[in-house]
Amino acid sequence: MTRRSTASGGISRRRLFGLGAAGVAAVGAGAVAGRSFIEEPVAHAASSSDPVAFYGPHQAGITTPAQDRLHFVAFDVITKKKAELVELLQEWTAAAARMTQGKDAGTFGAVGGSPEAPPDDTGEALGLPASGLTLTIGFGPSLFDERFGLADRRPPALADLPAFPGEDLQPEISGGDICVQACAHDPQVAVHAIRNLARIGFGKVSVRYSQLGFGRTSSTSRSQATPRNLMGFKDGTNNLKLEDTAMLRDHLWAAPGDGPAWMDGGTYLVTRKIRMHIETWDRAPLSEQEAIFGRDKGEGAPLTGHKEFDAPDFAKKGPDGQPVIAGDAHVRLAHPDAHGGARLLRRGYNFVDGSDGLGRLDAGLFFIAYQRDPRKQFVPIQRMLAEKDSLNEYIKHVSSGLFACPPGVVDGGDYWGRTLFA
Ligand SMILES: C=CC1=C(C)c2cc3[nH]c(cc4nc(cc5[nH]c(cc1n2)c(C)c5CCC(=O)O)C(CCC(=O)O)=C4C)c(C)c3C=C
Ligand SMILES: [Fe+2]
Repeated sequence: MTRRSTASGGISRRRLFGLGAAGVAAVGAGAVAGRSFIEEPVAHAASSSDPVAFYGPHQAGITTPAQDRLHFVAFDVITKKKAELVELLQEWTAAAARMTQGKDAGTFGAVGGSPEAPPDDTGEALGLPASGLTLTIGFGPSLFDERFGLADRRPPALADLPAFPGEDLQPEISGGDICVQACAHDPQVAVHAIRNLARIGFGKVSVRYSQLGFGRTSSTSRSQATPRNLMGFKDGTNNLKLEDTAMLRDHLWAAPGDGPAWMDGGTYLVTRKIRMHIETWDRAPLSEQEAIFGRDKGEGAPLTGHKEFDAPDFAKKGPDGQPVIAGDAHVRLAHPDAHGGARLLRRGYNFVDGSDGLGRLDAGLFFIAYQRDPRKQFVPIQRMLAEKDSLNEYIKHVSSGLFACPPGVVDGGDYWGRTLFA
């Protein structure tokens, strides 16, 4: 299933909904455009080259089993005209619907248009399959300033994050009016998607910062093995997962009554670029590394258990009378038991951005977490981690982002952010 330009620009039903041919036959032609069909999309690719459904009640790229690669971008909106911003969101949505199904960004494509005009696709993904590409949009607090008359539509849950002890945030790689998270199994496909959105947005938005990531550091489905972060530990063991339907309802999706209705079915995204002092970490003894996380490095089991998914026993004491999982261990401090049951859906990626000129790799974790209300989830968890976590000796938070991710695009007449702007 490779991308090519089509004269009509039409997307086949099979591709549009991420269904195999058998799936289309099973639901029947009459159901294709119906809302009941849209509410139950087959949202997840069967193989790493397949497309993921773009349309649905929630945006893809959140509970979608985490793909291997990330290209995250934050844009500043530079147009002052609301109508131009809405038009851009409509153009972006059409391009996103196409690219996520393995098509060129525009209807003429990289090589199908007039030789006298710039192509409506940049071309570097020609011949590549959809590769599980998902594109997920979010709106930052700054979009709700005086420019577009949106101040009274800002959700209370999109309250600015407080300052946390020890962070060293760089403004030029923090914030942003709009973010787009592109995840795919092929980095060229993820980069192609972001590049084309930036191209389409020329004169209306400008790239504030972007971040590449690899080796997803979280599993977001029980069908996935837990990957490892650059400290060598399994990351994502006790994560909210696609299969946890009731917990996703309670901890992930904004519900009617939570805030403004335009966010119903949406969620809130917190990003943190966290630099790791990996050279120092690599000189720490294994026992110290394991004590810091409260899990063993090989299996990923809690220090009180044997297998990865054993529940940690925070009350258990060792022969020395001390807790086996230390009071300042990462998993103790981040565990829902320490926060009245609060959970996050973590979806981070490793990064290595070259070296820092001081003989060290510029490496770490681009932390990504989705949640129903950051004031009740990310903020209290991070406050406790920032104050007490023994991991702090080896990490530094250098960037921060907060975004309201609207509900999904339901069909071809809908667009990213319609519920906010309509
Ligand atoms: C504020 C939220 C969190 C930040 C920031 C964070 C940074 C961070 N985490 C790791 C590595 C691991 N984290 C693990 C578990 C874990 N982490 C958070 C939250 C934040 N982490 C939560 C909510 C949890 C789950 C705790 C639990 O319920 O047990 C683990 C253990 C394996 C797992 O369950 O995922 C690791 C390993 C790094 C390296 C890091 C910053 C660089
Ligand atoms: Fe963590």
